[in-house]
Amino acid sequence: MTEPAIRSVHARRIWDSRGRPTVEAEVTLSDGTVGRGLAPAGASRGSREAVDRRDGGTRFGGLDVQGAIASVRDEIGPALAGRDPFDQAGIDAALIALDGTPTKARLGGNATVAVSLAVLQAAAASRGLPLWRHLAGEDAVTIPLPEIQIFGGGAHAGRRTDIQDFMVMAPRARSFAEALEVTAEVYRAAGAVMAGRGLLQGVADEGGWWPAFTSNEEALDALVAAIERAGFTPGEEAAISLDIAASEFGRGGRYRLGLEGRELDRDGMAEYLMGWCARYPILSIEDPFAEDDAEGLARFTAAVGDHIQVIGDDFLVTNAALVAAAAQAGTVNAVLVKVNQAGTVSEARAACEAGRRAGFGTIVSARSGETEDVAIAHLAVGWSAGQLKVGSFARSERMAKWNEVLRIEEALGARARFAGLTALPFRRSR
Ligand SMILES: C=C(OP(=O)(O)O)C(=O)O
Ligand SMILES: [Mg+2]
Repeated sequence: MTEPAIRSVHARRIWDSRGRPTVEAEVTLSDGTVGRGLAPAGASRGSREAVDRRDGGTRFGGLDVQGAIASVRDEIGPALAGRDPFDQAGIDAALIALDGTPTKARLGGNATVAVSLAVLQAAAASRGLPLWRHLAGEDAVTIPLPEIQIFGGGAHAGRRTDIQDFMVMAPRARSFAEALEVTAEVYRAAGAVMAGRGLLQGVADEGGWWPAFTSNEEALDALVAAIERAGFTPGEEAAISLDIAASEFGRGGRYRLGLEGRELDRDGMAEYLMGWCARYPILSIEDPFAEDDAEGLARFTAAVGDHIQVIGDDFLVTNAALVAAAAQAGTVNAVLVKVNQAGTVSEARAACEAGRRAGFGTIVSARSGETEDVAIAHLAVGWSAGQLKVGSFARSERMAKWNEVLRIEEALGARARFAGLTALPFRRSR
C-alpha cells in the first residue's frame, strides 16, 4: 500500500474565545483522512513572537484574518500538495522557507500554525493513533502536572491587577485527576471567598475569577484564604504559581504598578517579588521581569532558582536558540512552550527539547484567546513536557483541554506516569 500524500489544504474563518476571528486549517490526505488545526491568539505577547496576519475589516468592524486565509489558499496549499504528511519537520521547514521572514509576518503565524497542526492531526488520524501516541512513538510518556488559574488579571482582566495569573499547583497529587480535583476545590472556594468580600465580578479571559482587588497582595491573600477554605494547607496540598507577565508594565528596568500607583526600579521589583517568595507558598513564577531585563531575571534566578521555578515566556518566545542562550546565562530555569509563539509544531518541539537538554522545566501552554481545540493536551503528553498551563474551570475552551488529559490518563491506566513535582527544574537537579 502506498503512503498517503497531502491532497489539499483549506482554511476557514472561525471565532475564538474572545469573539475575534481566527484561522482553522483543514488538511485532506489522499487516503481521505482529514486533520484540523486551529490558531489561538495571545494578548500579552512577546515582541519576538511569530506575527499573526490580521488585516482588512470584518463586516462589523475589527481586524479580520482574510489575509491569513488567502495565504493558505494561494500559497501554502499549492506548496504542500503532494507532500508527505508524516514528514512534519520537512513540512514546517517548507512553511518557514515559503514565508521568508524571521517572524512569519508575510504568510501570518496564524496561517502557519493552523496548517502545521492540521498536518500533524492528519498524519495521526491516517495512522489511526491518538495524537499523543503519534508524537511519542513507542516511547513511554509522562502525564503533565497542571498549573491552573484561580484569579486572572493584567491584560486578561482589564488590568484589575498588575499581575496576570494567580494559579494553583497541587504538589502532593499522585495523578493528574487528583491534581485537577484539588484545584477545582480551591477554584470554587476562591469564588466563595470573593463573593463573601463583595469582590466577585465574573470570569477573566482564561476562566479565573475576574478580580476587584485593590492591591496585588490582596489577591495573594485571597488565594491563601481560598486554599484554606477548601480544607487544604497552603504549600502542602495546594501551592501558588504566578505569571507576573512583567513586560506588560515594565521596560528599561522600571516597573509601573498601576494598581498600587507606584514605580519600582529593578532592585525594587526584586525586593517586591522576593518578599512574596518569603511570605507565600510559591512554587513557580513566570516572566518576573520584563523581556528586556535579562539582568533582573538572572539575579532573581540566582537568588530563588534552587527552590522556585522561574519561567521564561515573553522572554523566550518558544525559541530553541533563546532557550539555549538562557541556559548559558542562567536567566531562567524553565520555558513556556506555545506553538503559535513559534509558528510551527517543529519549532515548538525544538524549544521544548532545548529546555529538556538544559534541565529546565518545560510547560506547554495555551493562549488567552483559545478555541475548542485540544491538541496542546496531546502535545504536553506526547512530548512528555511535564507541565501544562491552560487556564481555569469556568470556560469550556479551557476545560476541553483539562478533560482531554483526564481521558489520556485513563486510557494509559496502570502505565500512566504522572510527572508531579519531578517536572520542576530544582527537583530534577537534586
Ligand atoms: C497565556 C498567556 O497569555 P497570552 O496568551 O495573552 O500571551 C501568558 O502570558 O502566559
Ligand atoms: Mg505568560
